[in-house]
Amino acid sequence: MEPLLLALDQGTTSTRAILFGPALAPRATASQELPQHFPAPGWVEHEPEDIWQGALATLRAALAQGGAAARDLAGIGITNQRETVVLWERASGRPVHRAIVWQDRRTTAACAALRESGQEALITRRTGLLADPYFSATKLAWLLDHVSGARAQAERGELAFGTVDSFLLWRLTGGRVHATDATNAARTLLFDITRGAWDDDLLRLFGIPRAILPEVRDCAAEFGTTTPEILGAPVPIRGIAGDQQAATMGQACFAPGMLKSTYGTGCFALLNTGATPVFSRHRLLTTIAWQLGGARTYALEGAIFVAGATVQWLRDGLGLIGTAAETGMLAQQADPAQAVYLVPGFVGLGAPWWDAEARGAIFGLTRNTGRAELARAALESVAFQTRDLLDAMAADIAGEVGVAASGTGDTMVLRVDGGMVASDWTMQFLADVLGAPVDRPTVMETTALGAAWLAGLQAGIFPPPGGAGDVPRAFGATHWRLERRFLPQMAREEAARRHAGWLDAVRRTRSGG
Ligand SMILES: Nc1ncnc2c1ncn2[C@@H]1O[C@H](COP(=O)(O)OP(=O)(O)O)[C@@H](O)[C@H]1O
Ligand SMILES: O=P(O)(O)OC[C@H](O)CO
Repeated sequence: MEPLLLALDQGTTSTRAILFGPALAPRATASQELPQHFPAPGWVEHEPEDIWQGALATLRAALAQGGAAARDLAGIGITNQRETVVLWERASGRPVHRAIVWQDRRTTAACAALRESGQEALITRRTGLLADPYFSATKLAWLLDHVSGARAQAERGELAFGTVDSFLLWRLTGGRVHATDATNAARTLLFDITRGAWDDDLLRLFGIPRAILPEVRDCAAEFGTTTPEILGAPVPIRGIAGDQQAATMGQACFAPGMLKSTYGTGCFALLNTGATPVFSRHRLLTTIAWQLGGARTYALEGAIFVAGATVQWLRDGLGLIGTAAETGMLAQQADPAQAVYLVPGFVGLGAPWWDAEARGAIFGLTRNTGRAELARAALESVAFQTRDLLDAMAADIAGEVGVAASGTGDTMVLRVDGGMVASDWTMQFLADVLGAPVDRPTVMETTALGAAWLAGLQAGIFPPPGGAGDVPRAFGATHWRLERRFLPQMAREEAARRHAGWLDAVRRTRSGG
């Protein structure tokens, strides 16, 4: 029997484990909600013990549901919410504080101070990122400064820092392995993405002792084995990647110019830019897409903090809808004569605006505006935000050798996944606003698929990539299947007019506007 692969996807709102059979066919899925903690406005925390218990429970449940045992597994792949910070005691394995989540804005002032003192240029040059509270370093510095005794303990080498993957790896291996992969390291603000190493200048800038950092490995590597009591026998952990990077692999975006966008709570679009990093001139992020055999592939990333969360707000905050799926039906019924724009700046605006102080706004209300127009505006906001990201990407790659617009001919094709792409109406409007095809695949668990693929690659189940051109043949051609392509139907002038209305709404929403 061909060995099985187990993927652990530790996300912001849930933890999922998926067992994959031969040819990466999903065989069993287990999932558990992750409780959220909001101790102050703008603060978001997770209990590390909840993360750990959720991982244990779902790994065990997926294996049992699939009628499999530890000995049937060729490996485990871990993929995770990125940037979230855990700090724990090496001796006891006990976290010294709750995890500070990527959405947490408590370090907004510290980031503003970095920008004002002219430090952002160094940060961007080394890490491809910006001085924004989204990333790990200022959160880690906050923990070292606010948890009693933590800084002294850290300097004595008694504490370990990790993104969620590192923390899970530490627990799964019984405290034997303190490591991460290059994609997670690339989100900390402490990692030089060109050299592929922790950066001493940045460690000094943020006041982070080197002794607490994990070792950085390839995405497909030997990360150690699980302790026997976890699944009944030791299982090798053979893949790690941040969730958006894993989705980029799961969407088989292996050639430069290929692009995917994931629509869950937020939205993350990644464009493969090949072996050389492209540093954005339009406030996008430059990040490591994957590191295999010591060679790095880079991506341009647009991160939007709120996408499907707007739909949740219509349901849970306003009570305008009973289920997320109702929004599509309402959008269809909405009055075409009303131009209502909803700018979902609930936690500020992400790429390409990076305005932490902005707050949400709705424009164009009349006495005829009802829930249908609001539902349509919520769905449209996701497409307009994507258009802003893709416009910035197109401008960044114009003239870059080897990063032509992807897919077929000169047209940019967007591969989509995440809970929100179930909405046909939204996907059609997305194609209309982008003026580009939108491809929805058959397997929607692209994040877990990417993690399983990494573990299978390391286990030797899949042929190793012998060069950039071999990877798509080894995976994309065999494991990615189109479920439906949405083609643009709206006249280009109409799409341009609506997008201009959106940009005006964003301008009026921004804190300096
Ligand atoms: N049919 C639908 N139409 C519009 N939005 C939807 C639909 N189904 C799910 N969603 C939205 O998708 C999101 C869930 O996607 P998911 O990928 O599970 O998110 P996450 O992994 O970030 O928790 C929710 O915000 C929900 O409102
Ligand atoms: O957990 P998700 O799917 O919402 O993804 C979170 C991202 O990794 C944050 O950068």
